[in-house]
Formats: sequence, C-alpha cells, structure tokens
Amino acid sequence: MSTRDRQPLGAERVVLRLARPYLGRLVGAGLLAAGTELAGLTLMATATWLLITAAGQPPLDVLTVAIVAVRALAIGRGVLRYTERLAGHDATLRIITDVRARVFATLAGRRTTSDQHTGDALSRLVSDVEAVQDLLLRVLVPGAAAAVVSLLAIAGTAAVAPAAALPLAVGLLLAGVALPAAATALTRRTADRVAPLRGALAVDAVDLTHGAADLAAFGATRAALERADGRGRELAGLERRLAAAGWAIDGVGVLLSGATSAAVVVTALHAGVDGVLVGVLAVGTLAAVEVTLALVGAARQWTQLRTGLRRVAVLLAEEQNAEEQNAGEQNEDNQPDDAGSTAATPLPAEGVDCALDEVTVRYRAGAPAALDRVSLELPAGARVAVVGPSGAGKSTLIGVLTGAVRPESGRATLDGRDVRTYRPEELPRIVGGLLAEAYVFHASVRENLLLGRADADDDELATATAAAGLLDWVRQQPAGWDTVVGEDGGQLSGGQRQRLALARALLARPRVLVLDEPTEGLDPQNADRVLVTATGAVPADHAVLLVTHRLRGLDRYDQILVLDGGRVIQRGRHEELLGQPGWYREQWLTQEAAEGDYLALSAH
Ligand SMILES: Nc1ncnc2c1ncn2[C@@H]1O[C@H](COP(=O)(O)OP(=O)(O)OP(=O)(O)O)[C@@H](O)[C@H]1O
Repeated sequence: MSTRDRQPLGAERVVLRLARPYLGRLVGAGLLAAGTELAGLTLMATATWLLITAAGQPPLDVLTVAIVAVRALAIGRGVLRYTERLAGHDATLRIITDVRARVFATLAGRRTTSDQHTGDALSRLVSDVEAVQDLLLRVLVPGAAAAVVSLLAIAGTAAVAPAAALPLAVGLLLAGVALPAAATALTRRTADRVAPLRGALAVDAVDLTHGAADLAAFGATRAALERADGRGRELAGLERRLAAAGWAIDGVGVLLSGATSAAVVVTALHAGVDGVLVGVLAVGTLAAVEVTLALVGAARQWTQLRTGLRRVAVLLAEEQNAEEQNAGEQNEDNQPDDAGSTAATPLPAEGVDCALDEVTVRYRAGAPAALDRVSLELPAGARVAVVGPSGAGKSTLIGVLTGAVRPESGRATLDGRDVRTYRPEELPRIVGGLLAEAYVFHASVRENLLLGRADADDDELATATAAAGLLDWVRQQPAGWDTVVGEDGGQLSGGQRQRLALARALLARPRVLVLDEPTEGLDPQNADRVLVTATGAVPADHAVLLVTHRLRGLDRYDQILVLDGGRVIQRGRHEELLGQPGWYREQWLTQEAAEGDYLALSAH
C-alpha cells in the first residue's frame, strides 16, 4: 500500500505509539496509582474493623496489629501518591515533549494549507498537546488503577463473604462501565464542539492583538471584538452544559455507591456474616465504588480530549507520511551518497548547483496551480532574478527551493539531490536568506544578527550590516549593537527593519542566497544602492536568486525569469527582454516613467 493511500491511525493509537518507548514508566505509574488506591481502601477497611472491635474493649494486643497497620497504610498511601504523581508526570512530560516537537516541526514546515493561522497553530501546540497529557494522566493511569482495585476488591469480598461479591461486582460494573458510557453519550456532542471553538477563539485573540492597528484603521475593532465575544460566550455556554451534565452524573454516582453498599450489607447479613465484618464490607464497598467512579471522570475527560487528540493524530500522521515519502524518494534516487540516512550526508564544501525541474505547486486540490511546470537552472555563482505581477508565484518558487513548499510534481535539487531529502537544520545553511515577511525579534540588533550566524565576530557583523546599508544607523544609536528593536522590529522604520533582516540573511552566507523583495520599504535610490552592495557582498561562488518588483539593476543578472499565473512567460537577460515586446518591457517603461516623475518631484 502506498503511503498516500494510508488512512491516519486512530488518535489514541497514534498517541500510544509515541508512548511506546516510555511504556515501562507508564505501567510503573499505573501500578503505583493502583497501590495508592488499594492502600486507601485497605486503610478504610482496617480502620473500620479497629473502631468496631475497639468498641467491645478487647485486650490491647488484639488491636496492636491493626493499629500499626492503620499507621503504616496512612503513611504509605501518602508516599505512594507522591511517587505515583512523580512517575506519571515524568513519563507524560517526556512523551508530550516528543509530541510537541513533532507537532511544531510539522506546523513549521508547512505552507500548503489555507488554514494556517498562528492562533490555530498555537492552539494545536498548547491545548491539543495538553489533550495528550490528559489522556495519559487523567484517563489511562486512573483507569488502570480503578480496574485493578475493582478486581482485587471483588476477590477480597468473595474470600470473606462469597454471596456479597455479586452485588459488589454489579455495583462496580455499573459505576465503572455503565455510568462512564452514559457520561460519554451525554457529553460527546457538546465536547466535540469545544476544541474547535477554543481554536477559533485563539485565532481571534491573535488577530485582535497582531491586527489591532489595521482593525482600528478600518473601523472594524468593534465588530471583531463582538465576534470574539460571541465565540467566548458560546464556549462558556458549552462548558456550563458540560459541567451541569458532570454534576448530574456525579450525583448518580453517589447514589450508586450508597445503594451498592446497602446491597452488600443486606446480602452479607442474610449469609450470616459476622457483624464486624459486615461493617468492614460496608465501608470497603463505599471506598471501592469511589475508586471505580474515577472512570466516570476519565470517560468525561476522554470525550473532551477526543477532538484535540484527533487533530494531533492527523498532524503526526502527516509528518510520518512525509518522512516515509522522503525516505522512499531517496531510495528511488539511488545515488551513492544517498544510501544511508540523510543525517550522514556531508554538506557540500563550495557553491552548489541548484535547479527546479518541471515544478508544479497547488495549494489545494482543484485550485489553480501556483507554479505550473517551472524549470530553472541556478548554477554556483549565478545571479538570477524572478519578476512578475503580484500573485505570479514568485514567493512560492522560493518556498519550493527552501523546502517549505512541497511540489505536486517535479522537484528542486541541490547538486542533483532533492532539497526535501536534506535535514531541516541542514538545509538553511545551503539555501536560505531573506524570505517574505522576515520576522525581527524583540531583542538587540546584535542578537537579531547572530541568528544568521551564531559565531560571527564584530567585523563580520559590521560588514554584513554595511552591505545592507544599516551600519551608519547602528553607529548613531547610543546603545550601538545592543539597541533593542522592539517586538517584530516595532521600534524601527519599515526600511530599517528590512535592512536588519537583509544583514542577517547576508551574515548567514548560504550557498544559494534567496532574497524575496529585499529592498521593500526603501526609497528607489536607496533600494538600488543597497541591492548593489548586498549582492556585492555575496561570495563569487554562491548563487543568488532575487525576487523583486523593481527592474532597475537587473542588467547585472545572468538570467531573468518572468512569471505570470504560475508560468514562465519570458526568460533571458535584461537587454534581451527589453528588446522584445512583453510584460518585462512594458513594466520597465512604466517604472522608468514613474521614476522620472519621482526624481522630478524630489528635485523640487
Ligand atoms: N499558503 C497559501 N495557501 C493558499 N494559496 C496560496 C498560499 N500562498 C500563496 N498562495 C497562492 O498562490 C499564488 C502565488 O502566490 P505567491 O505568494 O507565490 O505570489 P507572488 O508572486 O510571490 O506574489 P507577491 O508579489 O504579491 O508577493 C497566489 O494565487 C496565492 O494566492
């Protein structure tokens, strides 16, 4: 069966498969939880026996063992509870660290779906991964403990009063199976709506925060707040409904506990069991049913967790399919250096030859192709520019090169090897640079730059910053390299922010430098100057792929690709393209005319 045909595994199975390396720890936690509950039950039964027997004022030595046992059980139960919590959380936190890393890797490497909201991603990383934690800690561990304690309680009762074991078994079955099933049926539909609603609310929160300025500018703040408020109220309503169902079920649980205890007492009395033992059975039954009622809570938790778990499972299945597909493609390539794992591949020492081979990209099935059979040669040291109208597919082409966008067909290669067979931490050192909407961190200029290359010294920082046209500004700042730039570079102008991102890209010195609109936000003269100094700072054997709207300066480029609607409509050098009718010449004439007007205006 091909990996494409494979259905995602059930959510619980996906999680359990990830938990497999930690199974020993989880079983240990389950046994400790069972031990804790058993210690509690035995404590109640022994204390009851002690109280009833002591009322008859027997000699002290009759009571000594029970007194010691009560003390030991009381202390033991606390110790067991503590170690159970430690073991359970230790196992679970290890598992969810794995899960979170995988969910993050899948979300980070993904640009192919349209439901890409930061808030939704955040909700997947936080709430949905917490669902995995809750499944293990609040469903599986207490569930296992309740099952073990129930069986031992029935066995213990059967040993003391065989007739009383039947009503106890029935009560425990009702408490541990029927009531949890009823709880699930009652709350499932409501619970299914809670997780997506939480995701939507997280999306609203991120939109309201990050988009506050734009919402205000368009007078849409009130409508957006009302929408989020409406969702918040709907969520609160659902949570209230879940809580009400929970209380009702808890009430039934208490009734069931009393009824089971009464049935056990009546049966034991009929069977002629000793009065003291009947008391012990009554209290023991109450304790056993209470432990089993934990399964109702577990079932309720499980209904609330299912949607989150399913979303995590779908993501993890996606990641696994991608891994398997990559492994398959590598084997198909059958190149000598591809024989082992991707981890074993050494980085190419010098510049690399990069190419796109008949690449087609579609963001959604049935949608028009964002790239349609695009081919491109970018040998080591080449300078290639990609131009075209907005939405032509330029950023998508960069996404394919950097491995962020998965082609529907065709492939991007570095020295003949598919970019997607490189490890995620390895690829950016070979192909990378300034991508669209580069993020500037709320940190100092130096820290933002060092993200490009952690071991760069001050001279290298200065060279890259000068090439990006930002060095003078840095020198003018009282704090120099330590100037803090604000959240997403909020304390910089648009142009300074862009130059900082460009300097970081230059400092990283990838063998194929991609620059997506590197001079956006700069005035025309500065844009031209910065582009010349920036590309001049790139080592001669490194390739440069520039995406730009501005055609000035492209006469220095070896090849220009004109994209429109995802297709290459023109290809050639600047002079060749100017010499033929088409988008490039028209755009050049328009820009030159506008530039003339701009220069005339700025001269006044
Ligand atoms: N993540 C995405 N999900 C769905 N469609 C997308 C996504 N990213 C881009 N597209 C679509 O793919 C097409 C090409 O987009 P792309 O961003 O590559 O164009 P572009 O040439 O870089 O545009 P611009 O010059 O405006 O940045 C567009 O129709 C766009 O709507």
